[in-house]
Amino acid sequence: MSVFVVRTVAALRAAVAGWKREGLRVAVVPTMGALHEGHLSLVRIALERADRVVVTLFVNPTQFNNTDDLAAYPRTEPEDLAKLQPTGAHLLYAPDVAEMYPAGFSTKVSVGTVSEGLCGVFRPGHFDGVATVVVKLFLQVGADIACFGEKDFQQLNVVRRLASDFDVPVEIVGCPTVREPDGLALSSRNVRLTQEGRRIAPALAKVLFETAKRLASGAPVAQSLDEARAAVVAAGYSSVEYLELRGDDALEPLAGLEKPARLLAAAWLDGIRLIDNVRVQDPELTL
Ligand SMILES: Nc1ncnc2c1ncn2[C@@H]1O[C@H](COP(=O)(O)OP(=O)(O)OP(=O)(O)O)[C@@H](O)[C@H]1O
Ligand SMILES: CC(C)(CO)[C@@H](O)C(=O)[O-]
Ligand code: BAL
Repeated sequence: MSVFVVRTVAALRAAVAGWKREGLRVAVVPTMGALHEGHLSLVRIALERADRVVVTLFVNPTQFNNTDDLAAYPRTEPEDLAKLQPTGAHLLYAPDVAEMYPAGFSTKVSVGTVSEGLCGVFRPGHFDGVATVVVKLFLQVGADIACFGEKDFQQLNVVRRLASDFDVPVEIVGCPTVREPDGLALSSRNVRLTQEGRRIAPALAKVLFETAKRLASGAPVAQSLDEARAAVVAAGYSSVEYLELRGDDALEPLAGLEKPARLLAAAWLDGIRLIDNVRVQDPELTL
């Protein structure tokens, strides 16, 4: 069966209503396109947990705090559709900007606390844009479950918070980060790296995993984080926006390993902002 493409809320709702009448369980996988194996892994997890899978493709302008980043964001719908065909996904919902934000649109959803700090500091307004579009997608699709990647760990936490706060009847499923063999987390922005940048890029994951192991074996936190930031720059990144230790549940700042923790970082390479994170107590990767 081929993936059916819809571009309007009305067509989307008609398709989902038909499935619901048959008692089928529906999953949604929100994306901004330029699909890679990370996205496809979310689709596979969705297919394991639901009877019908809707993939959404919308490059959401309201979450880009940087107009150059929005302009440079890859748009590859025909290739995305070709990649989705063999997965068994059922529907691609690809609205245009006017369908999502018609004239007069003026509501904004803002999730407190968990949106603050980390990416929230460096991408002002970003999580308001994400929360607003994700609420819209939840209400438009009406899915039973929604899959989000741990690669965007703060976003996953923002989405969990808003689904809970707004009593959205959707189960949020966090899915593991898919990596290149050298450890680099797959990201749509990786295609913009130069050859030299691509060689340097895995250093971020490598430093995070090494630091996680050192912390887990008792190394001092503040010093280890300072050394980690320096190591990312020494590897060739132009700067580190943040590299922090946070609680694994609520992303609260942690001074030590008194509870499950996560290391999260954002750093710049080739004018591209890359993010990554690892669990501290049981980092799953050996590089
Ligand atoms: N490497 C990955 N492993 C698992 N999930 C991922 C990965 N990369 C992205 N995702 C998830 O796919 C969904 C859509 O993300 P998005 O379309 O922004 O892709 P992206 O690769 O994160 O792009 P970018 O980071 O350049 O914005 C999000 O839930 C995101 O967490
Ligand atoms: C969740 C999302 C699709 C909202 O635009 C986006 O932030 C993304 O691709 O991670
Ligand atoms: N991957 C999260 C979407 C963004 O970077 O804007």
